[in-house]
Parts: sequence; C-alpha cells; structure tokens
Amino acid sequence: MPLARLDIAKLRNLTKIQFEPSHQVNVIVGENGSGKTSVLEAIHLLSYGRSFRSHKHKTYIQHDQAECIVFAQLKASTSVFPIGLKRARDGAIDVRVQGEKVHSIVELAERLPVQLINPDAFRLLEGSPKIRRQFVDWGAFHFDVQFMPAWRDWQKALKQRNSLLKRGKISPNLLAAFDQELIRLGGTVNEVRQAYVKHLIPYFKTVLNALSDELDVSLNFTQGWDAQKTLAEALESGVNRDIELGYTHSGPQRADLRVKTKAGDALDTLSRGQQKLVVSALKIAQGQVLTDMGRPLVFLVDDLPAELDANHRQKLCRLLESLNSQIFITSVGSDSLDFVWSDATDVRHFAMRNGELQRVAGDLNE
Ligand SMILES: Nc1ncnc2c1ncn2[C@@H]1O[C@H](COP(=O)(O)OP(=O)(O)OP(=O)(O)O)[C@@H](O)[C@H]1O
Repeated sequence: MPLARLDIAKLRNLTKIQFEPSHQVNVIVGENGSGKTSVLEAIHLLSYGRSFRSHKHKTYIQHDQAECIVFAQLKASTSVFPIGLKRARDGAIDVRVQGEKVHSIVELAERLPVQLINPDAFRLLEGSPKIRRQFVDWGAFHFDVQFMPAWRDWQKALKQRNSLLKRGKISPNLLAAFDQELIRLGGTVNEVRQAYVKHLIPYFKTVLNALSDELDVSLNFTQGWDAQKTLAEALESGVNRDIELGYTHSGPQRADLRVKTKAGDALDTLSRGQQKLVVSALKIAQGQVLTDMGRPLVFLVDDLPAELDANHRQKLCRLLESLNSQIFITSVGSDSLDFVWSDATDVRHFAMRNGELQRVAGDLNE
C-alpha cells in the first residue's frame, strides 16, 4: 500500500516534517547533510522496525530528545490505513496499526513492504552470506505465509541445540531427540527458500537484461548442507563434529545465494557499476514478484547517481516506474533525475534544506 501521508518527528535533523507524497515518484533533492536520507530511513524504520544506517537506535533519535516518531497513512483501495512507530531512547518500541498497539513488527512489514537501493547495496555481493540469506528470507516471507512462523520456531530450536552443544556433555542420542523439531522446521524454511529463489530467477534474468544486455549472471542457491543428503542425514552424520565444535555446522543457517558470471564470482569479475546493476536487478526482481502477487511495494532509492551513468540511471528509473510501485528517490542535484520519468507519471519534487522539506515545482516531467 502506498503512503498517502508521512509524518516524521525528532528523527536525526528532522524535527517535524509532514508531507503528502505522490503514489508514484517522489524526488527529494538537497545538499549533503540536509536530511534526505533521513526521510528514507524513517520509512525503512516503519517497515522493518530498524534503520538501514545503524543498529543503534540512539543514533537516529534526535539529540536531546527522548523518542522519535514516524507515522503514515497508507492508501488502501477505498480508505486510508494508519500505521505508526515510536522509538524511545531507552529502547522501548511502540508499534500501532489502525491506532491499536501491536506486538510484532511483522504487522508493519506485511502492510508496508519496502525495498532499499543505496550505495551500501553492494554489501549484498561482498558481505557475508547472512546478508544474502536476509535478502532471500525477505522474499520468502512475502512469498509464502508458512515461512515466518517456521523460521521463527526453527531459530529457537537451533539456538537451543547450539546452547546444548556449547555446554558439552551431550550424547548423540540425546541430541537426536531434540533434532526432530529442528528437522521439520528447517525443512520448511529450506523448501520455501528454494521455491522462492526458483520463482525469482526468471524475474531477475528479465530485469537484468533490461538494465544491461551484456551481463550474463546466474543465481545459485545453496541450502547450507550437502545437497545429496536430507537435513536429518546431514545432522546425523555431522553430530560428532557438532559436539567437537560446540555448534551446529550445517543446516539452513548456512544457506547462501551465490551470484556468478561465467568467469567466476560476480564480486571478482564485475566492475563496481556492473555490481550495482546486478544488485539493483535483484531488488527490482523481488519487487516485481511481489507486484505480480498483487502487493506493490515502496522503493527507497538513495543517491542513485553514485556509480551509474546517465543511460543506466534512466533504464533503472524506467524499470522502477513500470513496477507501479511508490518510489522515494534522493539526489544532491535535480538534473541527474531530469528526463528519466515518462510523462504520464505523477512525479513530485521536494527540496530538503536543514531538515525542512518543501514541495517545489518540478522539471519537464510535471
Ligand atoms: N541524532 C541526530 N540528531 C540530530 N541531528 C542528527 C542526528 N544524526 C545525524 N544528524 C544530522 O542530521 C543530518 C542527516 O542528514 P542525512 O544523512 O539525512 O543527509 P543527506 O541529505 O542524505 O546527506 P548526503 O547527501 O550527504 O547523504 C546531518 O546533518 C547530520 O549531521
């Protein structure tokens, strides 16, 4: 559901801003440090319950303030749907959906799916497998309702097994009794991940091809244990090693999504700009999957010009536009985003100055 209105209070240098975004494209332009990224950070917070810039909530709550607040009205087909989040300096989090307090951030994520494309997006290729698992899991969560409850309980079962292993003095037989639940839940997590990645691959190919016809990149999901074995077999055959190591060394917690070119790992063989295209294609493909499921999402695009030339910038904007998603895009100069949107698109332009946001007349697209 797109945001029909957004209120942000006491988040970084945004003391109080309020605006009504376009349900299509919103361009936010301002100098370095003016507060553009903080607007995206606020929307991200409302979907994920956390910032993409820092794990420490105290860094985004405005200095000398006890809390920050983000509130939005989502536009449903015939009505508006309010959601809000308050984060206090002491760590307390208050999440509201239609005025009612809810206990899980998942309630927000379901209603406001958000994808982020920013200069750090490279981390998807160069970072640890955990980042790629998170990418797959975001898609799997929206793809199949079975995923989240299974994932949550599997995490608990895994933690329990690891703590038994860490304490030592556990026999393979006793461990096997604990493994039943882990195998069942881990099996579901793996099946949904596999099904999702299989579904995603053709989308990814099409999007990447639209961005660049010279890139030949493949996605290869590895489940986290020997593909020839069931999870039960892998746990059984690895039990002595697990006891020795003090943790579970194979299973869905070791899954990865490998991104490869014919010459090898995408990270080693592609230029920074090409890597950015691949990562953007992965994220847009995820968006396309969701849109085709009748659940359009919000795209946050921070500092697009970085490392993309004008041609690829335009292709990327056109692809995002074609998803029928709501887009918030920032830039230090408006000229890099001129002429990239089609005439029919509702593009709203905002100028950010010292934490104050103002709607301004647009370029030729308006
Ligand atoms: N906790 C905080 N309280 C108050 N102000 C903060 C806090 N954290 C950061 N700031 C300030 O808020 C602003 C945040 O700017 P932001 O990063 O959103 O800018 P930007 O327009 O995206 O800049 P750039 O183009 O450099 O990425 C900066 O001026 C920063 O110094």
